[in-house]
Amino acid sequence: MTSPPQRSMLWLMRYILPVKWRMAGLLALLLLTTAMQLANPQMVQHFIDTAAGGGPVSRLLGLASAYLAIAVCTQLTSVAVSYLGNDVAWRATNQLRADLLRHCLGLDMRFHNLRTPGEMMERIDGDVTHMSNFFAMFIVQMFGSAVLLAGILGLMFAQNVPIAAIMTAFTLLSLAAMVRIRDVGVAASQAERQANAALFGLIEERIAGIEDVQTSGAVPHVMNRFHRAMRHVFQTGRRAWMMRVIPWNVTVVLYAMAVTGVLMMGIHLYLTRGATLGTLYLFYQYTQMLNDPIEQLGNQLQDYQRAKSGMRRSLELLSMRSEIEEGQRTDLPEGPLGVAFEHVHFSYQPGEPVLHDIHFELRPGERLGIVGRTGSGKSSISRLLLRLYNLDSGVIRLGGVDIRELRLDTLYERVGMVTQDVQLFDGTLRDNLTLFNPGVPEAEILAVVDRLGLRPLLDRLPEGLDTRLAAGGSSLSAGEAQLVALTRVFLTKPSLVILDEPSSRLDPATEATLQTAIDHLLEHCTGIVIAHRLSTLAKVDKILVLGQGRMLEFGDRAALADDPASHFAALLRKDRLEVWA
Ligand SMILES: Nc1ncnc2c1ncn2[C@@H]1O[C@H](COP(=O)(O)OP(=O)(O)OP(=O)(O)O)[C@@H](O)[C@H]1O
Repeated sequence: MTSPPQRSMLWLMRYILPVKWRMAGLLALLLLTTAMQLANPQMVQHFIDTAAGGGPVSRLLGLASAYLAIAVCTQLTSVAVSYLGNDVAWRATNQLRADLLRHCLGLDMRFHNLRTPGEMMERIDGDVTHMSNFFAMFIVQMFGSAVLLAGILGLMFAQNVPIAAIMTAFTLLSLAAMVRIRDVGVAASQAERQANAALFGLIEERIAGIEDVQTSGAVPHVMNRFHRAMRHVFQTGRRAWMMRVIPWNVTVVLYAMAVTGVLMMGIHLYLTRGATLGTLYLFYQYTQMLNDPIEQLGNQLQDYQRAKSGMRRSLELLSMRSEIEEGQRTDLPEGPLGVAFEHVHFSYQPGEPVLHDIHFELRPGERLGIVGRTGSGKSSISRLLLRLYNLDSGVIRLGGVDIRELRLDTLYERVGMVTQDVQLFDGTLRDNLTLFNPGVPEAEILAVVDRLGLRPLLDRLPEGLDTRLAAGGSSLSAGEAQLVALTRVFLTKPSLVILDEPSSRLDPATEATLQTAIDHLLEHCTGIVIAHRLSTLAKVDKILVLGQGRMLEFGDRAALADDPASHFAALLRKDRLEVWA
């Protein structure tokens, strides 16, 4: 089996390969910069020695001009390196962000129930941002720094072997120390990222529930939790930083020792006429320059640790598999679809069953009303039909096909659902009705809008279908949002529609409008209506009564209503608000 670090590097190549030519360009620019950096001290050396030896002014001017030209070009290529580096980083990491988001969107509800949106944001964006510099610069900088180091040492050997030997020993010692202790901060950085993710999760969750937080006076409690999370971020961040700077500190100490040695030897050589003033300057300058690539390597290693912790977390996320395994079939019958539950058992948590032996059948085009007390399992039935969770046992068939054998996009194309929590997106009314599908003709949208009673809303909006809805749809009433959701589902021409208590929060007048819309929507498809209010179920064909996850009753609505001994008849007799509130 491949060990985790190797796997990380192999996996990383997938994102680096598409930008390989840009990286090659980056490398070429970096080598050019390195060559110019190495050339400039030589200009100064010649300048000093020419000046000290009383050389001609014209030569001095030539050397000064060359120095200036090289310095300007070095700066320009450095800017180009920085630009290209960021470009490469963006391209590579955006692909990774997209992969992570796509992967998370495909994970099952059990995964999402355990994580806050804030935590997910941190994992999809925050962790990847920490990898971006690594992506752009690591390989290129490591190579560039190695070339610069080799160049400096080579030129020093050409000038003076003992001094070059000292600097080589120092360089090798620094590099060996760094390689030995490079991983010292990875675990601490990982803990830091996790603490950050938890903090974002907390902020997101509390802001999403701002109404409840304010009205229940929970602000002090929220602040208390926030401070505790912040303290954790601070503590883990401080520890991670301290661990990460260890390799860097080690090289700083070694460097100070090397500079002292070189200066002492250089002065001795100068005094014994073993070197000119220009050569002394050259030694000093190259010793100074040596620090840059070593520091660069140190920084890259620090970054490598941070990137590695981000990489591990991203890999861990990408290795999570959805419990929902997709089938291959796409061959559902045309038109309304029949639904069959065959001895279905289901639990969210192992050992805590929520649905027991659910067994019923709906013919194509029939409408089923599901009633039952709060928590009896009504919504769970709709979640199972849409494959948000796997069954413990039993089979659900749609149009005669086991839904586990279907491709998920086929299932979602043919089944539409409206719940009481309508999700509106940041966009125009048209975007929200068509779910950003520009291919839906305007005439078709307007026809459905008229049919489902959304016209008054449309007439009120200043730019009609192209009016931008406030984020989250806060500019719409609950009833209007429900109508938008119904219209959206209608436009997809579903073969089965599930309505999960769509009118439970509406006043009687709005409910009547919505009821008409629902009747239109269910004209051409099979329908499952989950309802607290029995009035919503006036036009259904079948009734399923649930109690604590068990089927108490299933049958024709009319027959059950006429049978005084049935649960449904008993419910009809009782005051609906008292019974179902
Ligand atoms: N994500 C979940 N994780 C664990 N248990 C859950 C989850 N969702 C629901 N439950 C539990 O499953 C049971 C059935 O829930 P379900 O939402 O299906 O009931 P319901 O009849 O639709 O309720 P309501 O009328 O309040 O919408 C309840 O006991 C509930 O606490």
